[in-house]
Formats: sequence, structure tokens, C-alpha cells
Amino acid sequence: MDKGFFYSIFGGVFISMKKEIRNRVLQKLKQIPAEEKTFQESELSQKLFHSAVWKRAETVSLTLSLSHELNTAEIINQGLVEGKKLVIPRCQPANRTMTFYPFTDRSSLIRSSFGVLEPDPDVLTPVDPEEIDLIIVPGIAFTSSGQRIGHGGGYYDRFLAKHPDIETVSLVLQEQLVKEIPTEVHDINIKQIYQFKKESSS
Ligand SMILES: Nc1nc2c(c(=O)[nH]1)N(C=O)[C@@H](CNc1ccc(C(=O)N[C@@H](CCC(=O)O)C(=O)O)cc1)CN2
Ligand SMILES: Nc1ncnc2c1ncn2[C@@H]1O[C@H](COP(=O)(O)OP(=O)(O)OP(=O)(O)O)[C@@H](O)[C@H]1O
Repeated sequence: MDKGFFYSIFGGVFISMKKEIRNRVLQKLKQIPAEEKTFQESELSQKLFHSAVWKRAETVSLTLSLSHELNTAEIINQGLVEGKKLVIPRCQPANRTMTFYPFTDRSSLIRSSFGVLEPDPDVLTPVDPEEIDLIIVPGIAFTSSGQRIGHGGGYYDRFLAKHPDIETVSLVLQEQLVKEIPTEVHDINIKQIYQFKKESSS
């Protein structure tokens, strides 16, 4: 069947299935006890720090997490300690693109309408995306094979479509892992998923 025809019929169904998974996992995320969340975050961050992609990367992109998301504070600290260049995105809602800027400390940040802290473009200079070795991709729900549902802006799918060679990793709390995610044509898989598994050291 012609792909365009297929998506015109089923696209809406996929989008509402994604919304349903997004809302269900968001509720779960908001209910994780703080201590449990910190424990999982710590384990996942350690997995990342021991990985080849992290060790190799000189420039790492990450986000300043919202309270329900995996807390990126430990990754930021470690990156700075190891002398990596950290970059964070600023969103352009008009065309749903992202521009990356260096992150050094918490000054030069402004809160976006979405609620996240973003770099202040009046103070900072953008980084060439070609410079980025590794992107820690945020998200709400993931499958172990790397499918992802984010906050619904399509920002990472758009960016990653243009930069297919950049390494991508997502750290996934147990509550964020789902069996299946309906795939849309534009969806880009995350190359490496580090998932928290209870009673497992893998
Ligand atoms: N901490 C953090 N920073 C991040 C992301 C993230 O997921 N987490 N992003 C990851 O991409 C980007 C921001 N993503 C955004 C995603 C959606 C909307 C937004 O306006 N959402 C609409 C609903 C969208 C729709 O359903 O069409 C809304 O909230 O009203 C804004 C920013 C960059 N920074
Ligand atoms: N490469 C692309 N080109 C055009 N439209 C896109 C592209 N990627 C995503 N979109 C559109 O953006 C919207 C949101 O996409 P989706 O639900 O996949 O976002 P998300 O991955 O959850 O969000 P985010 O990456 O911001 O966390 C959808 O309407 C989708 O059709």
C-alpha cells in the first residue's frame, strides 16, 4: 500500500495512541517516590559514565531536566569534572528547531514558555551541531529497542533527522519502559538505551 495513503488513514490513530502512552507514563513518573527515583538515576548515570560513547565524547548535549524527568544534575557535574564541553538546546517554536549553546553554570539561562531553563541567546554564542559527539535525549516513554515518545514538540526527531551520525543515548527509568510504541515515518530511534532493571546488574 502507498505509504502516504496509509498514514493519511492511520496517522491520527497513531498520534492518539502516542498521547495515551505519554499521559499514562507521565502519571507514573510523577508518582515515583523521590528516594526510588534518585536510586535509579544514580545507577543509570553510572552506566553512562562507564560507556564507550561517554568516554569518547568531547562535546555532550543534554537538557536541564524538569522535576518529573530523569534528573540530569549528576551527568552535568560529572561532565564538568571530566572537562567535557556541555551544550544545551534552545527551542525555536516557530519552526520547531533547536539551537545548541554551551553550558558552563546556571547563569545565562532563561525559562522558556515550556518551563525549562534554556540558554540566553543574547549572552551566549551557538555551537556548530557538527561539534556534538553525543546527545543525551530526554523523553517520556521508551522501548528497549530505542523508540521514543517525548513531550510532543517533535524537536529531537527534526534535529536527529538532519544529523544521523551523532551518537544518541537515553537513560530510562523502569517506569518509562513500554513494550511497544506506534511508529510514525518521522520517528528516529535512539541508538543506545540504558534502562534500569530491578535486581539486575546489566
Ligand atoms: N528538560 C527538557 N528540555 C527540553 C526538552 C525536554 O523534553 N526536556 N525538549 C524535548 O524535545 C525540548 C523542548 N520540547 C518541547 C516539547 C513540547 C513543547 C510544547 O509546546 N508542547 C505543547 C504540546 C505539543 C503538541 O501536542 O503539539 C504544550 O506543552 O502545550 C515545547 C517544548 C528541548 N528542551
Ligand atoms: N522530521 C519531522 N518533520 C516534520 N514534522 C515532524 C518531524 N518530526 C516530528 N514531526 C511532527 O512533530 C509533532 C510531534 O512529534 P512527536 O510526537 O514525534 O514528538 P516527540 O518526539 O514526542 O517530541 P520531542 O522530540 O519534542 O520531545 C508531530 O506532529 C510530528 O508529525
